[in-house]
Amino acid sequence: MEPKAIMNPILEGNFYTSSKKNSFYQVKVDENYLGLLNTNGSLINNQMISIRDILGSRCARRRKRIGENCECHPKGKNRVLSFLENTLDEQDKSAYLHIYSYVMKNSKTGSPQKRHSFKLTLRFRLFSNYEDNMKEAFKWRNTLKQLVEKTQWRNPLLKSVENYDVDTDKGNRLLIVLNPKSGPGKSREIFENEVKPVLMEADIPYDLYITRARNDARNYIKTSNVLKWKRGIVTIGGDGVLYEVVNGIMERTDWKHVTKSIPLAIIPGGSGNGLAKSLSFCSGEPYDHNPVLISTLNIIKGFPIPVDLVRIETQSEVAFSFLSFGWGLIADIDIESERLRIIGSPRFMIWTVARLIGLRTYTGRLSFLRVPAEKVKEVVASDKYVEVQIQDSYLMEEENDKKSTNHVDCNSNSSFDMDSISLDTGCIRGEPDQVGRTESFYSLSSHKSAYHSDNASSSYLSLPETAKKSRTTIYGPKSQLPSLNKPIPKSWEVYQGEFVMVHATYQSHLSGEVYFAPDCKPNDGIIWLLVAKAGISRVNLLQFLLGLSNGTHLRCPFVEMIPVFAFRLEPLCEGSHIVVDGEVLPHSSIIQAEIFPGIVSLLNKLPPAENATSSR
Ligand SMILES: Nc1ncnc2c1ncn2[C@@H]1O[C@H](COP(=O)(O)OP(=O)(O)OP(=O)(O)O)[C@@H](O)[C@H]1O
Repeated sequence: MEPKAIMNPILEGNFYTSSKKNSFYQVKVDENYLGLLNTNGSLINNQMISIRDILGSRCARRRKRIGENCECHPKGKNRVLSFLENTLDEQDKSAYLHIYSYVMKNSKTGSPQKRHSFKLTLRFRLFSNYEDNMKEAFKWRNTLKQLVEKTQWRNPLLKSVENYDVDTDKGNRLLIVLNPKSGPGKSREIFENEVKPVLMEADIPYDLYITRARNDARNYIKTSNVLKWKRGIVTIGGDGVLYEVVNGIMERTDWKHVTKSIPLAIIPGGSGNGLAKSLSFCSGEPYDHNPVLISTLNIIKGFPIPVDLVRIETQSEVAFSFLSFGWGLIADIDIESERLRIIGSPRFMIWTVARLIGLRTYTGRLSFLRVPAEKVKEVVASDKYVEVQIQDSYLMEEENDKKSTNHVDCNSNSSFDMDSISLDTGCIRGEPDQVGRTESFYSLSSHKSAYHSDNASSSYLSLPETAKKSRTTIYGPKSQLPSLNKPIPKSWEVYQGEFVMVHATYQSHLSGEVYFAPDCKPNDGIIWLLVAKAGISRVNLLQFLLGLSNGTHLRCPFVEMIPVFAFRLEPLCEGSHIVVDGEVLPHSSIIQAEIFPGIVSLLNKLPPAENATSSR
């Protein structure tokens, strides 16, 4: 509830606005709100902006406009609205303070709320000289900055950075990993036009890494000193580029320290964007209207929340997944519709129709450990959405982890029940993509380097040697399951026969449009396993799939949603793709998956109820 007035203001004053001539506002600021009181005859409009919705502010002096006091452009003629670069208006002694916020508004009566940019410009002209007006503007800016910072997350590990410099925020930077080939190939434009301006308003320093090939992000994360990006690692692209970042972390001996100290985040630029949608959905943010803005605000205004990872093991790979595992219909649609990548998300709908016409079934055996019904009820009912506490103690654990980690060569006959597994990946990993998107983004627009940095305070990094790698060692949490060559426990249930699909997810949405597991939360510790058996009619299947996209979730014969802790899939035929977070895994005749709750943290806005109590 917004307060009607600000009783104990920290700042207050009367201001002229630059947007309306001859009108002034009374502006008051307290710990929680900036209040704008517009005196307009007898009508008083109160407008409150939550400090949580303010990104930042900037002081400026007015610049001359072309056409003003300029002989070649007499007043009233040929007036142009742009400012003359670097030409300050010496006659105007005022100082200006621009305040950037993103406020929730109803566009039309009854329509859902949306976030809108609201820029307020205050003009300080109490004093006759510019310097004193600017001093006053700076006083406001600094106070606002402190208030805004109090509402934002700051990595507690920053205090352990040697010679930490508060002013330059050394160490408190973001790493942005951008895949220029994601979805319809618009990630770079998304960054330039939609993300960068918002980061600049919030004054957030960042380094930008643009990927050059498949697995480039993975190698970069594996080999870089990622601990210097204490604010977080953000991907711009589809779920596949974050998948590379997560698995790059799991290839590090200090994976535990990194996952506990550096939050991750995602800005949608791909075709599916299931994780970005799921995160904003669980915090109640109006994502669909402007997915990129909402996800960028999640990074600036968000707190690290724990997110589950699923450890997937095949005969040749171990991978960590945050979104989904698929075999059968949906996996096939995902991969086979690649050829329509250029059209964005409609590619899935078009391919769904094609695949329904030529419906295939696959033989296999599915075994799973079901989550007891009471446990599911308890998890669904609980509001399990807590902020991750990043602890200094993890700094100590790093060394111990290094000492205790086992390395296992998959060519040896050892059991896989270990903390890490070593796999020979042949020539695929670490080499440029062999299929499809091999031509470099830079061949179109730049011949320089994969690094790019724009913010004044952001660094320019030189091009590294591409990490050469012939072996992949995967660390991460230790498997609790029997090894692939051992039988599953008797308590597991088994389905054997013909399947249309087996599709597992651990987030609510598979994509922006597909609301797959309504009861799923990012950290519920449950794999939601959708099993569609052969026998289902095309009409029923179509109705079921349409239900997923409009959130109606029809009950359908031959289709079951089973909450499980772990499962084993044995495809007894070839043909279907095995897809993890949108990435294809090589065929394997046995695949095992198990969930690890809250293993990584992702920056996300807290839902409104928590917002009220978590100010710091
Ligand atoms: N510069 C690049 N050139 C070619 N492929 C790349 C490049 N950078 C990353 N990739 C690969 O592109 C693949 C797809 O990336 P991503 O998931 O970001 O997009 P998407 O598939 O369109 O999105 P979504 O997963 O949401 O459907 C990943 O496998 C990644 O390894």
